[in-house]
Amino acid sequence: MSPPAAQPPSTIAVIGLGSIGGIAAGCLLTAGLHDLFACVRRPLQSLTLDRPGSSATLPLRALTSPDAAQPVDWVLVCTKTHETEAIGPWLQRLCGPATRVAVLQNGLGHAERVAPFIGGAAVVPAIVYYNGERLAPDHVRLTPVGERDVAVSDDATGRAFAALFDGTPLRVATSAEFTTLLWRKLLINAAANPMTALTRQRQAVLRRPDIHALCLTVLGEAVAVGRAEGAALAEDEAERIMAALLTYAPGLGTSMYFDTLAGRPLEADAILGAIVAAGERHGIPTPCNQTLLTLLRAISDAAKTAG
Ligand SMILES: NC(=O)C1=CN([C@@H]2O[C@H](COP(=O)(O)OP(=O)(O)OC[C@H]3O[C@@H](n4cnc5c(N)ncnc54)[C@H](OP(=O)(O)O)[C@@H]3O)[C@@H](O)[C@H]2O)C=CC1
Ligand SMILES: CC(C)(CO)C(=O)C(=O)O
Repeated sequence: MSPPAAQPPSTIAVIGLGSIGGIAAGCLLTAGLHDLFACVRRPLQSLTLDRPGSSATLPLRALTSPDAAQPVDWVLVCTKTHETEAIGPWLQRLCGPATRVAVLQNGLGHAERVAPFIGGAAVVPAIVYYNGERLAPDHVRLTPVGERDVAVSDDATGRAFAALFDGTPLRVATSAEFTTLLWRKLLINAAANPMTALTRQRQAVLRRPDIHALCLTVLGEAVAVGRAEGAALAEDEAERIMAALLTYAPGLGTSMYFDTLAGRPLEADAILGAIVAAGERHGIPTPCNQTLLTLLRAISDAAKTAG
């Protein structure tokens, strides 16, 4: 971990204190270098962050109404993609001309999703690699996966976002190959998320030969689409993605698995829908991705109706 950089404290608002937002907030609070609050639907006084080898309960400032919010230096958007519109009132209150908005979500089009709500604020799309599990509304568990926890573009706002996490347990890397990384992460999600959600099993299910073979078919289609979108994906990218997934502990869940168990809407369109839509733009068939999308949409729509 690098030593804290000499930087003035920033004001940071975290919207969406679930698995990913809870961990980002918990890591920033652990370092204690910035002035952070969470934007939540139910009041919370503290946040417990478990990470390998430690657990800490940290005092937390939380606002429950956008009316109480003022413009801040940084907003971290950590809701599900389909919840972005619902947090519009928070974004409108928190964003001023100097605010920067980091979007920590899966899928593509991070900047386009928040654009209607943030005026002229700059956006930092962020790829999240760490695995998060919410154990209770005020308790999250971080499991690091791979050599970095978050990746952002190697530009001025990307570097400023990375600097916010200097001195925290989260490893934020900048990359000049952001489109390729974005697609590689989408590929990870296209395999892991539907399989765990549809089978209602944690990532151990990816070790079954039949599921592994199905993942390779889904990924083969998606790799062709990603290349057409400008990602520099290898000939054996599908196999590489599966090899990477098999390094994850079998007991880890996925965000879509937890949403399925909880009867919540799913990020089906953000993940498989993004691949199918890009395939249509390029005239590349994606029948397996389309099949998974149809099944997941049916589950997701039923959850919306029930909720
Ligand atoms: N979990 C993981 O391991 C990973 C997830 N991701 C991605 O990160 C993003 C976030 O996922 P994750 O953290 O798992 O999701 P969670 O469902 O755990 O958390 C979402 C949070 O958003 C909050 N929220 C939703 N709507 C509102 C609202 N209107 N106002 C205030 N808060 C709101 C929810 O609050 P409430 O508690 O009130 O429902 C919840 O705390 C997703 O795009 C996911 O795909 C990426 C990498 C790994
Ligand atoms: C990488 C993975 C599958 C879990 O960390 C994820 O991004 C998710 O759960 O959405």
